[in-house]
Formats: sequence, structure tokens, C-alpha cells
Amino acid sequence: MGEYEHGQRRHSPAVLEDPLLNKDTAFSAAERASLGLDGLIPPVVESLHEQAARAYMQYGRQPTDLARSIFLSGLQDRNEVLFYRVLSDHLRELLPIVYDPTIAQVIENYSREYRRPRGVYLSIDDPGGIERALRNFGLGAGDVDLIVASDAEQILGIGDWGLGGGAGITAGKLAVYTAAAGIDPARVIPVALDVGTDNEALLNGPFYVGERHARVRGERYDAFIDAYVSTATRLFPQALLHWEDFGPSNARRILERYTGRVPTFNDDMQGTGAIVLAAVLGAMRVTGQRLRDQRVVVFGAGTAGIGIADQLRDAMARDGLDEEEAVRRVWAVDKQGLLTQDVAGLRDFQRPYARPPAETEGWARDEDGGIGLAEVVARVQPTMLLGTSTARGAFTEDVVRSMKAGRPIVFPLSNPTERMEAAPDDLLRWTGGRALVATGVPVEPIPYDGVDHSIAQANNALLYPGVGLGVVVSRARRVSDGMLRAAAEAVAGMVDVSAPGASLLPEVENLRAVSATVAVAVARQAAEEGLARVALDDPVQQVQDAMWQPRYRPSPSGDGGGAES
Ligand SMILES: NC(=O)C1=CN([C@@H]2O[C@H](COP(=O)(O)OP(=O)(O)OC[C@H]3O[C@@H](n4cnc5c(N)ncnc54)[C@H](O)[C@@H]3O)[C@@H](O)[C@H]2O)C=CC1
Ligand SMILES: CC(=O)C(=O)O
Ligand SMILES: [Mg+2]
Repeated sequence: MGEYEHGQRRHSPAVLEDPLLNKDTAFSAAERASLGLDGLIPPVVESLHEQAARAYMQYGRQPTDLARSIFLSGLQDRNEVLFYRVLSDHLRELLPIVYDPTIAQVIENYSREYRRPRGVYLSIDDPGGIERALRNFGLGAGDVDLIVASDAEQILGIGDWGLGGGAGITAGKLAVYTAAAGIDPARVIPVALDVGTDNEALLNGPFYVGERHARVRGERYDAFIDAYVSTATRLFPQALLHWEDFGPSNARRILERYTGRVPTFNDDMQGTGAIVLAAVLGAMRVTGQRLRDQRVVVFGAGTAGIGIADQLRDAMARDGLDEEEAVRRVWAVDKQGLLTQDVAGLRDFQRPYARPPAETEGWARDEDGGIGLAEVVARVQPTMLLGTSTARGAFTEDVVRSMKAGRPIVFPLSNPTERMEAAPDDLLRWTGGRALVATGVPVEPIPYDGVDHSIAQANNALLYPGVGLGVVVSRARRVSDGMLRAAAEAVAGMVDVSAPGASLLPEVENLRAVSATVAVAVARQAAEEGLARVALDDPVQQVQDAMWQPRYRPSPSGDGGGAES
């Protein structure tokens, strides 16, 4: 052997391999010289703007949504600034590719399409390796603002997708954090918690990159989660711990276990609850009604459904009902039908909404003894019908027509598109354009009877980035119910619903402004509740200052900032 081992380079162009540092053709001549990159990049020196134009042109040549998504992941793996520049410049077009609904396909294909790792993979078979893995990521105690973790048991509405689900959804959620709220991508960690999977196609098929055994539950699972939380909070004491897409038997338990101890947040329960509350507040402005007078049917009483119910209950209580009256304005329906106190297998968090059996005497029952959605709606005459069931098409024409007359509020919130409880154009048609509609996935405006109806995207992506940024800016010790209420009200306050067909929520194009406004409200509320750990003298400016922008910075050992846009 000569001076070097085979394959080793004397002058490693590591900066080209690090997506957080790489500027590719935007490295200036001086940077190329000082970083040892001369001759390793084509001679042209391009601006970020020029690079973004090429990347967007290449993106446009991809044949399918999955291919578009894979292209964008590749771009992110190469050059994060460029990725976020392109994403920010075309947010409305690209968000459905990076996030809902295409992210479902990405997750289903994760192992097949696997190219390179991103983030941290923790295995229940190696709990002793948690600390090593989190340290190997290379960030110090003060360097982490946010960790998004998922065990992938209930990915969107597509179920258990094992390791790929955890890796895919945490990366996607973090991309939205950065695009929407300017969370610094160098200060976050996506964590896939691999506890096995019950998805037999993954376990028995080729290519699966996770642990090949059934999902572990019980004490071992709890100990693993505990080890993750205690290690992550010890290593990164400032980090907000975000939980995503846990199954209904774990999501709430985990949140309740840690919420008083560390800054932590369950997006499916709390983020969804708050964005739906914001949309409902918008609907109240359209109809001129009071929240306290609503009758709400929640179809799919799981993590998201009961998370929404809880926030509506609290909002109705703030609107003058006592808590018991507020709870009684919610009818929760799940697989067993209407949840009543004598229904078998109620979960703890469903129990408050279970109704006394006496209330349903004489109601029609299905063959299996349950009271189905159609009967509940016909009897209750709800003003609001919210879908978080994953049951495609469950909101039939008959069901929707038997809601209380007027302007029915109908939100088929299940993701991805194939899981929606009803198609928005059908809802408008069945109600003569009177339905107030919001969906989890993005939907193009729908012309009906001379009015363009903008369908609100009631997806937690409109809310959680601002909550995260508010927590980061205030260094809040906890995420309180008050902070979530403040977030919901901030979003609702940004919408003008006066025009016919107006959306109940802000448009996705305004995501950055929405997130900044939410962050200010959340940070102020944290300070008001004594939860902020930094002084908030000027929260508006502090939030602006904290927002990372996709532009090149001076290279560590270069002398310039690279070519600017
Ligand atoms: N728009 C948004 O921001 C969000 C939407 N979601 C969507 O909500 C849906 C549920 O998600 P999670 O609550 O996390 O799942 P989950 O598994 O915790 O809850 C789903 C619930 O629906 C019930 N269910 C399933 N099939 C049903 C049927 N045929 N009839 C009645 N109930 C049925 C299940 O028993 C369970 O209680 C998913 O499609 C997800 O994408 C979830 C979070 C945020
Ligand atoms: C949006 C989201 O968090 C979900 O569908 O699970
Ligand atoms: Mg989710």
C-alpha cells in the first residue's frame, strides 16, 4: 500500500457530502480554494436562484408523485438549503408531495426505495444502544430544538408501517416544520422507534429494513419509550419531544406520562384538535352561531377523534357551558357504533364521551347490536360531523342529508385521500352548496352554483409548526392546553370568511405567516402561564429572528457566503 489505504482520500470533500453544508455549484471561487474543492465542481458559479430553477425543472420531469417525492428526498440529501428554497418557492404544489397525501406512498415504499439513512433509528432489541445512537448523530446538549419520534403503529390512516413508517413520517413532519415555521434543520432529529411491526407483508416480504418481528407491547415497550425519553431529555435538555402516529393504545398514555415533566406534544391529538377547533371557529363566524349550541358527531373515536372532541369540549365550556354539558354535546361513534357506557372495550379516553344507555332506548341497532352512524345522525341531528375513522365514503348522502338543516359542518379529516369519509364535491352537491367543508388532504377549489368553494385543509400541518416555533422561542417548560388554545385562536383570527365560498382556514401559501403568528401567540401564552424560560420582550421580533431561511451562509472555513440568490 502507498501513503493511503485503498479508497481513502487525502483531501476529503466532506463538505460536498454534508447536505447542511453543501452548496454545490454555488460555492464561490474563494470557498472552493479554501475548502479544497477546486476542480471537484463544474467551473460555473451559480446563485441559489439559478440552482433552484434547475432543480424545479428536473422535478417537473418526474413521471409520478412517488418519483417526484424520491427526487425531492434526493435533493434534500444533497443540499438542504436548495431543497427548502425549492419547497418554499412552490409550497402549494410541493407540500402534497413532501407531505400529505403522497407521504403515504413514500412510507408504503420505504424499504423498497431505500437509498440512504436520515435521522436516528432506535431498536427495541437494543435499548442499551439508545444513548450511543443519539450521540452518534453528532449534536451537543444545546444544539437540539426538536425531536420528532414515531413508532408508526397508525401512520396517517394507513396503519402499521414499521420502521419505514417511523422514518418517513418523522422526516416529512420535520420538513414541514422547517418550510412552514423556519425550524432550523440543523437543530432537529427525526427518530424512528422500531418496536417491530404487525404488518405481515413487510415481515415476510423482501427488502424490509426494520426488525423482523411482531410489534412489542406491554412492559418492554413502556421501558423502551421511557429509555428514549430519559436519554433524549438528558442529552438534549432544551428539545421539544413531538410524538407522531402512535396507535390508540399508546398515544394518550405516553403523552399523559410525560406531559408534566418535559416539553412534549402529541400532534395527532393536540395539533389536530387545535386546527379543527380553528376551522370550527371559522365556521361559527360564517353561520353566526355559538359554539355552545353545536351538536357534534365524531366518527372514529381514536387518537385524533377524541383529541378533537376534547378541544371542542373545552372551547364549549369556555363559551359558557359547564364541562358536563359540553361533554354531552359530543356523540362519539367508533367501530362498535355509538359509544355508550355499556359498549364493550371502551378505551379510557373514550369513556367520558360514552352516553348513558337509557338515552338510546328505541334507537335502531345493527345486526351486531351497535347503533350505527346513520341512526346516530338521524336521532341527534348534529350541526357538525367530523370524520377521523379512516373509513372511506362513510359519510353517505343519506347521512349528510339527515344532519340538522342549515349549514352543516362536515369535515372528512382522514388521510390520505383514499381514506376520506366523503369527497368534498359530493358534500357540496348533496347540500346544495351549503355544507361548510374541511379536509385533511389538500383539495382544489370547487365551483358550485357560480361560487368557488375553497376547501380548508384542516391538517395539523397548519398548526404544529407554529406551536413548535413558539416553544423554541420561549423555551417553554411544557406545552399547556392554554398554549394550544392560543394557537387555535391565532389561526382562526387570520381568516376572513366573509366572501361566499371562503375557506375556513388560511391558505397553505400563507403557511409561514400563519406559523409565525401561531408562534407569537404560543410564546406569549407560555410566558403568561409562567412556563417560558427566556424573557419575551419582543416576541414578534424574537419569532422572526428565530426563523431559519433557505439561503446560503458563509462556509465554515471558506471566506464568503457563496453565491447569493
Ligand atoms: N387532518 C388531520 O390533521 C389528521 C387526520 N388524521 C386522520 O384521522 C384518521 C385516524 O387517525 P388516528 O386517530 O391517528 O387513528 P386511530 O387508530 O387512533 O383512530 C381511528 C379510530 O377510528 C376507528 N375506526 C376504524 N374504522 C372504523 C369504521 N369503519 N367505523 C368507525 N370507526 C372506525 C378505530 O377503531 C379508531 O378508534 C387517519 O386517517 C388520520 O390520517 C389524524 C391526525 C391528523
Ligand atoms: C395529518 C396527520 O398527522 C395524520 O393524518 O396522522
Ligand atoms: Mg399524524
